[in-house]
Amino acid sequence: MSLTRNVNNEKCLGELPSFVSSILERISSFPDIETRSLVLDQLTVNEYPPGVGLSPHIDTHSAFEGSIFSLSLAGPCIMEFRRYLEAASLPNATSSIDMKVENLDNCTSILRRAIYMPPRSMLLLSGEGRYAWHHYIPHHKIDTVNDSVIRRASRRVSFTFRKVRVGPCQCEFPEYCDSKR
Ligand SMILES: O=C(O)CCC(=O)C(=O)O
Ligand SMILES: [Fe+2]
Repeated sequence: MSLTRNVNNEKCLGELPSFVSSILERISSFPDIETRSLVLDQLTVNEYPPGVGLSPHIDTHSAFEGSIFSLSLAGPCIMEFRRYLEAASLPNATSSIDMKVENLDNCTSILRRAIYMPPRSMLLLSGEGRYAWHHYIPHHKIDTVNDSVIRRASRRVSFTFRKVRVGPCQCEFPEYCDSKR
């Protein structure tokens, strides 16, 4: 299967199915103002058998607008995050956060984070996390967290809700933005 990570606006399948209405209602009650005004109209359902992950990506800026919500169902998952930084921008970007920095080469460094997402949890990607960090799920059957080994469940299913973008992206991260290229 080839993944384009894009949307064809001419092939809209209609409204989201009614069985996700209660999830959308919960999302609209989140305390964030942007979330309350965002009309989510796109749903991707992914199924992950054990050992199957998701390759690193930033959800396409030009295709989707604002925050992204991903509901974990069935098994849990550890999602990993990376931000690639030009060496010149490093001191500023790391000043307020305690993070391990790896040098990829003389010009680029990588910041990493990982989060554990239990079943029935909702991941909210917004701002810098949505527009500037790659996210991925390693292709492993076993995860290691603080030196503990956690075996993946037999299956994870995620429901990812997004808003299809109309007009170009206006984010503050031009280096990661396909609307600005
Ligand atoms: O499975 C997930 O929770 C995330 C899926 C995802 O990042 C995507 O479809 O872009
Ligand atoms: Fe994604």
